Amino acid sequence: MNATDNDTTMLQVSGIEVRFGDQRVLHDIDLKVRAGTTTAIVGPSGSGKTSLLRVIAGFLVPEHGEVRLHGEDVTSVAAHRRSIGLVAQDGALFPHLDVAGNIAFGLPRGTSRRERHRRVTELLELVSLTADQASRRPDQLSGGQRQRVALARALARQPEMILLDEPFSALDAGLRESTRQAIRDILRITGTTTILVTHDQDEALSFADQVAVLKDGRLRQIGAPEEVYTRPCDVETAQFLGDAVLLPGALTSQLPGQLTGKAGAVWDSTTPLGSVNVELVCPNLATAHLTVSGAAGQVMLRPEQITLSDQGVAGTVLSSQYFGHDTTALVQLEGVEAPLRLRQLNAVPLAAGTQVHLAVQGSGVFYPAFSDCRACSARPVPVSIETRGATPMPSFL
Ligand SMILES: Nc1ncnc2c1ncn2[C@@H]1O[C@H](COP(=O)(O)OP(=O)(O)OP(=O)(O)O)[C@@H](O)[C@H]1O
Repeated sequence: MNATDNDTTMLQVSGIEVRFGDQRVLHDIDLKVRAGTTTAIVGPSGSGKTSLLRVIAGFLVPEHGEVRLHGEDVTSVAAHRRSIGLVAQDGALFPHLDVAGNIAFGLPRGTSRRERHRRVTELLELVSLTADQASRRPDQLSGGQRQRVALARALARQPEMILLDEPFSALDAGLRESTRQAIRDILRITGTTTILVTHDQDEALSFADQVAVLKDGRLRQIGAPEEVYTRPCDVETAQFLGDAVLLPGALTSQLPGQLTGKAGAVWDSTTPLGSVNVELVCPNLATAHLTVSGAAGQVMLRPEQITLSDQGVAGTVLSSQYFGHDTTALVQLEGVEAPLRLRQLNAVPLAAGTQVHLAVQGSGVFYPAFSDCRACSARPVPVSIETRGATPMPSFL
């Protein structure tokens, strides 16, 4: 950690490995969380999210690796000695205590009666609960209200960091969104450093400043929400974070000034929808294989990048689904095996059989068919690269 990191990094976990018996549930986990920010750890069920949260909270000591808070090694420090609050999936409120009692429970021992009253009133206000609600028991509240009480209780100790373990998953869709927004606002107002664990991609993208994608016990990608959504590091991550349109492609030319196939390089790629600007995103790509014009692979676009255009490529609508705010359609292009999905805002559904013309807006991401990515690809699949007679360009590894 350098001096600049020390100024802003609140949490740093490095090289974390966790095993349960023979099962390795986390490995090579490196994550930095800056003070005052919100990080979402998102991944499918069983990917190790809760285990990682437990390591950070101090309920689980990893086999390898270390956890640092403000630069201090706390790997073996007990949970109650770390200034970290935890909000569980169901809130874990005490059923026999009323709301005020639950919140007061979070206050340090020895807090005077007057101070308790002041803090509880302050916290009730912070989480927008009324004095009337303060005297109710948890079973007399809605799910969203219960989660706000749980947050107030966790904030009572004024922890440096709050960990949220799937706190919205028991709520129905509408309540889930409003509670999420309310809790996000509270955490912003209080400047609390937060880590949210969720399996819900939309939740992760809308809640956090930084999203960490966990798969099979490994962090595949860490970045800003728009970064991981628009430039996911591999196909699996792209599909996990939202609908992905995958088209066969081949690199044709690099744009001026682009010398290598390293991450961030922009190329043109052929696709069934015409030429598309694509980016090579994986920071771990061994570039030697990509500095060959004609390299084959897949171009990833998001459905909202596919638009109807008179000048576009012809296709036939197979089906359409109406969601109110947007409409999706599956369109079959001639010569392309899998139908592709497009998403239109505020549009009426397209009838099956309708002929449409499609074009691409913006740039895509290129995943080479040859992948020897050590960090991201669980199973590297070497395939031959079609070079189309191009001369390999020098690699600048
Ligand atoms: N105490 C334990 N003993 C043995 N195995 C465990 C234990 N806790 C978790 N596991 C296993 O570790 C793996 C990761 O579990 P974890 O709960 O961390 O995943 P998760 O991503 O939070 O899953 P979910 O979203 O379903 O809660 C799973 O295969 C789980 O069965």
